[in-house]
Amino acid sequence: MRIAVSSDMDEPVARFLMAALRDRGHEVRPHGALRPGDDAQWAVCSEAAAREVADQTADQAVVCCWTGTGASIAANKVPGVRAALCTDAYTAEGARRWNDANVLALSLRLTSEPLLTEILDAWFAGRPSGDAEDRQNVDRVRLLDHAKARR
Ligand SMILES: O=C(CO)[C@H](O)[C@H](O)COP(=O)(O)O
Repeated sequence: MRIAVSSDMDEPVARFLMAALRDRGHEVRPHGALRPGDDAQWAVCSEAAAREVADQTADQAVVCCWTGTGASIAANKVPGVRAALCTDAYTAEGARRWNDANVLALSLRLTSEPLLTEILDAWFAGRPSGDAEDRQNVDRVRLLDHAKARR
């Protein structure tokens, strides 16, 4: 898969993330502090990575900041993006299964390399549920992308 990766800080765990994705055979598209000369403000680089998903130049994105909150907030402002802040493997698998999340948001502060490996295993193992109620919920979230235009 093509995976956009952003971080506002050039932290070892962000570098580990990119290496782990490449080891899994993914094409990594770096943003922010992970790309020389790029704007590394969390609001800017998280949006840029999320926009790659919306524009289909990437299949998924992983957005990182110290807490993970700013990155997830910014990514979720991009229509078509469902970013999930995941601090454990169960949440990551559930975000794919129940939320059809297409952007993984991570806290650089909380995510150790072993934990990140578990989170990535779960994220990539997760598949959107075929359950009707789950689909309705995701469809309802998709409608929110256009809510302002309808008001
Ligand atoms: O977690 C974050 C946003 O949610 C940022 O990574 C954090 O605010 C960065 O702080 P600074 O720019 O002072 O290094």
